[in-house]
Amino acid sequence: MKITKTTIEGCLRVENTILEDDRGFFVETYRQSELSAALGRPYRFAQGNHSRSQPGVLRGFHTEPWDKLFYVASGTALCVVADTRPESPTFGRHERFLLGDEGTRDRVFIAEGLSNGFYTFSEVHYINDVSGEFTPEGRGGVIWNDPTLAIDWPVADPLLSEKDAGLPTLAQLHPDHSLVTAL
Ligand SMILES: Cc1cn([C@H]2C[C@H](O)[C@@H](COP(=O)(O)OP(=O)(O)O[C@H]3O[C@@H](C)C(=O)[C@@H](O)[C@H]3O)O2)c(=O)[nH]c1=O
Repeated sequence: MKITKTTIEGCLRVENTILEDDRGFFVETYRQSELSAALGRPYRFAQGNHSRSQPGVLRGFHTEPWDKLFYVASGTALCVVADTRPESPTFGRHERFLLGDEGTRDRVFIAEGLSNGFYTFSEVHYINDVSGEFTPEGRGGVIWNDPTLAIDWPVADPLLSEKDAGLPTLAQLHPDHSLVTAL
């Protein structure tokens, strides 16, 4: 297991060794002790989540008050992490991860306050362990095609939830930030 930093503080890639044999494969997707060591703090999960999406779905961007460790167990998804923390030196930056059957079996860790979303190229089973139990309060997000983030998504017309279609832009959330006023 190799845990590497990305260009966004608080976003880590967890690379895992795939052990294949005639039956298929086996992979450890994380070890809590190794994640804690990489983070420099004890880490515990509070809730496990699993969603299934049909092809062409986009879920996100979601900004939530808990850390997340996500994984694509089946199918292929383009997962994007965006730094939407206004006080962050990398505010506005994003990282892309192609996860699943046509991508990697990596997991991605994101700290509370970062935003993430994913687009599905096929039916996708998405597994996400989080550090806090769900409450709707404190959940937020940013519109998937935000002009400041300028993500190069594979399509212009993904299937969105009503909630995600109504998310605000970064400029609406942080109108005085120098990055959004520069646009
Ligand atoms: C996230 C969550 C949702 N729900 C409920 C709320 C709603 O009725 C239903 C579907 O919720 P959503 O539409 O927000 O689900 P979804 O769009 O799949 O939200 C997820 O998106 C991806 C990108 C993530 O990384 C996750 O952390 C989570 O934010 O499930 C829970 O009961 N517990 C939970 O932990």
